Amino acid sequence: MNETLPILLSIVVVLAVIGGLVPVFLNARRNRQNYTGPRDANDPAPLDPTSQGDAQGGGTLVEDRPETIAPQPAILPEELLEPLAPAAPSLETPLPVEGRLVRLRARLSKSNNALGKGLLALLSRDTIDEDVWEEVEETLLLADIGTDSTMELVDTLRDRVKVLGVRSPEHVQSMLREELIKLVDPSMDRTLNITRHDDRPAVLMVVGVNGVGKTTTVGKLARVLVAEDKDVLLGAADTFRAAAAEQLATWGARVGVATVKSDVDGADPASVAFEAVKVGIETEVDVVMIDTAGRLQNKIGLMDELGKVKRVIEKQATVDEVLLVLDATTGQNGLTQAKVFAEVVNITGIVLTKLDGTAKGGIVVAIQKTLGVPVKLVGLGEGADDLAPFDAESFVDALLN
Ligand SMILES: Nc1nc2c(ncn2[C@@H]2O[C@H](COP(=O)(O)OP(=O)(O)OP(=O)(O)O)[C@@H](O)[C@H]2O)c(=O)[nH]1
Repeated sequence: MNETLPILLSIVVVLAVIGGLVPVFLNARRNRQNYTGPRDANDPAPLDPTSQGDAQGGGTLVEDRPETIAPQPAILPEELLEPLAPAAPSLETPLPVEGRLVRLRARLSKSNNALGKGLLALLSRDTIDEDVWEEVEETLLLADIGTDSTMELVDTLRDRVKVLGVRSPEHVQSMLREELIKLVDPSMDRTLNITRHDDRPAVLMVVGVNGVGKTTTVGKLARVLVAEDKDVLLGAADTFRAAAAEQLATWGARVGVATVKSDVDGADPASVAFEAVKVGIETEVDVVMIDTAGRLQNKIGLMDELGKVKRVIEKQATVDEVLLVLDATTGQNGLTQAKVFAEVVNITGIVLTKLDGTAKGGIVVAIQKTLGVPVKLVGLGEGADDLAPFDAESFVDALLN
């Protein structure tokens, strides 16, 4: 017993020492998994991928681990690349210009029911008393025909109804048709001045405030001219809105028409216009069409910009047509803009856009009367061929049918 006691005691001491050291050892191993600094790409990953340390010091979230092997780009043989290149877009064939206003009539009559059909209904009533005449007046004013033209028309209709006596719907319709056509004035010359001169192209400038549809109109008009077999060149002198030049070039490209544009945002519009006319002369096109920005901050600024564009064009050619684009949905506001532009440039024709979205077709009458300039084209939708040459009779027919 005396001999075994020291042996037992030494075994107990050794076990106690080992027992005390195990937690210390284990702790030390755990600490080796924790990092005091942030991880970098060379740090080893934690052993257990499910154990996620804290952001500052601990292990890294598995999804945060940087890719150690970058994906290798596929190397395609030369001959395989060729068919992957986008195919050149095929050229579009614009719809014929003939009869466009008739084709687009539904758009017009739908939004202008209030004017044409409303008047017809009122004037076909059995008795037309003062209340009815007031409603006629109101309908005309609401359609933006303007006060003077409204009074004029109501007076004429009153006289004719008195003389007419018994009124059949057919009589009323033909009377109204006649009077509205007179008001829209079929005697105005609505042809576009775009005949090529002996040694140079005709030049057409499009002006108007932003958003009225100038760029779209130039694009649609290019299609009209292409449909009429004319050689056209576009000039992107709307350098104010960065995307306008691209938008114009896209319109042109669809029908094989080139666009001259600057590759610098905010370039001088006059120099783009000059360059476009120069290229137009060199390439012997029939028509050069210049899209402008014409921001209406103030009259002086506008006058400076458009005046300069025109002057610069006139160093090489004449400006044969200046089309003012007006948004039909803006009503009286459009008239105010029109007056300002008319003071700044010599407008030769009006393009009335967005007539598909308004019941205020009477604005045609008001604008012509205010400016003494004919509406030459109307926009009747966002489609590429939704631009029609204006014609008084077809227009009034569309309002009444
Ligand atoms: N419904 C309808 N929308 C039209 C018509 N004409 C143009 N638009 C739309 O009007 C918007 C403005 O047209 P843009 O041609 O960019 O106008 P812009 O006058 O050139 O504008 P800025 O370049 O900012 O000066 C576009 O969404 C066109 O699709 C039209 O006759 N009817």
